[in-house]
Amino acid sequence: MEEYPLTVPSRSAVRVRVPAKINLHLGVGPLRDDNFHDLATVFHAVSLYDELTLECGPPGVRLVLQTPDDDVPTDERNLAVRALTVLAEYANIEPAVTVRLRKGIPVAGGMAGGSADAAAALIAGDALWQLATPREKLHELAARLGSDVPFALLGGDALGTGRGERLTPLTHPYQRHWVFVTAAEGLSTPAVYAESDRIRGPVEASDPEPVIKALDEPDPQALADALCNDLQAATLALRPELHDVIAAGEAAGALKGIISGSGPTCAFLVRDAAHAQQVAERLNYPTKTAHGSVDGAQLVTH
Ligand SMILES: C[C@@](CO)(OP(=O)(O)O)[C@H](O)COP(=O)(O)OP(=O)(O)OC[C@H]1O[C@@H](n2ccc(N)nc2=O)[C@H](O)[C@@H]1O
Ligand SMILES: Nc1ncnc2c1ncn2[C@@H]1O[C@H](COP(=O)(O)OP(=O)(O)O)[C@@H](O)[C@H]1O
Repeated sequence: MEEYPLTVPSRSAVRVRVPAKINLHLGVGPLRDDNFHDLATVFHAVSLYDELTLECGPPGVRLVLQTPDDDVPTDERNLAVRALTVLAEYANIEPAVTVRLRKGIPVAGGMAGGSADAAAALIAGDALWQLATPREKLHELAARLGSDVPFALLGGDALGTGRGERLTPLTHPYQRHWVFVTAAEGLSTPAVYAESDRIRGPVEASDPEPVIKALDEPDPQALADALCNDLQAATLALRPELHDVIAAGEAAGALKGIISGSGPTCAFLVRDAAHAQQVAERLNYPTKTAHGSVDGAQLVTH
């Protein structure tokens, strides 16, 4: 009788694509004892992507950044490296892997690019090492890596509570279209939360219900009217020039402009893809266009 190996050999390479997020609603409650804030947020995954390729390599986790950027660490501070280390520990294996990372998500822009890469690394590592980790376990590891990481696994639209890691999917049939104005220099998320505490004091999170209702409306104007970000005042206090960016986007015809998460990216809701093109062309700022919602971190098979 033929003998089969007890362990399944790992795949030689895998590729994962992962989207950015914005917060259609970002309700921020008071500071908790663990130094996080309770949130009531509506996440929305948009079609700006990072791509991460994993290949078997020398012992350890090595990261090669294919889109050079001084603000993205390539050592163990990189969330993709951290995620693979955490996954390997859970699976009780010694990692030997090279990660190639191509960034399409603005860095430190309030679009959760680092979190996206952590989620992508969990999916990619799970596939490379053929672990078949249960979805709930991946979610738990994701939440350990950062508050926004579970949503990058899930994608779509979701209500986020707790510190953002407790997710309830929201389903609806409509695609939304966006123009983003990106900034050359990012903002620190903890600095924005701290500024928000200073400005707002210990207040309750604003109610996400109007955005949840508006998601079921076909007219994007209903969603535009409901968009809300409790961190926006803090971001604008730290970057007053973003007032002009939001005004310029709305003057260019966008239905509504809002700071994306902690910023400094500004997100403009528009009617459709053609309108996105028109608004982007009228703006004298660097822009990207995208639609949402889209799936979370996915293996790319071709
Ligand atoms: C603000 C949001 C909105 O979705 O994202 P960004 O816009 O920065 O991408 C998130 O809350 C960012 O989530 P994430 O970037 O994953 O945060 P973590 O790594 O978990 O925490 C970084 C720091 O942010 C602050 N933090 C984060 C989440 C939360 N609910 N309360 C907080 O106060 C804390 O100061 C924490 O030390
Ligand atoms: N894979 C990664 N991509 C981008 N930034 C990363 C990554 N890993 C760690 N970082 C660090 O996280 C910081 C926040 O980046 P990012 O997640 O893009 O922004 P935000 O928290 O605003 O959504 C960066 O300034 C960088 O120092």
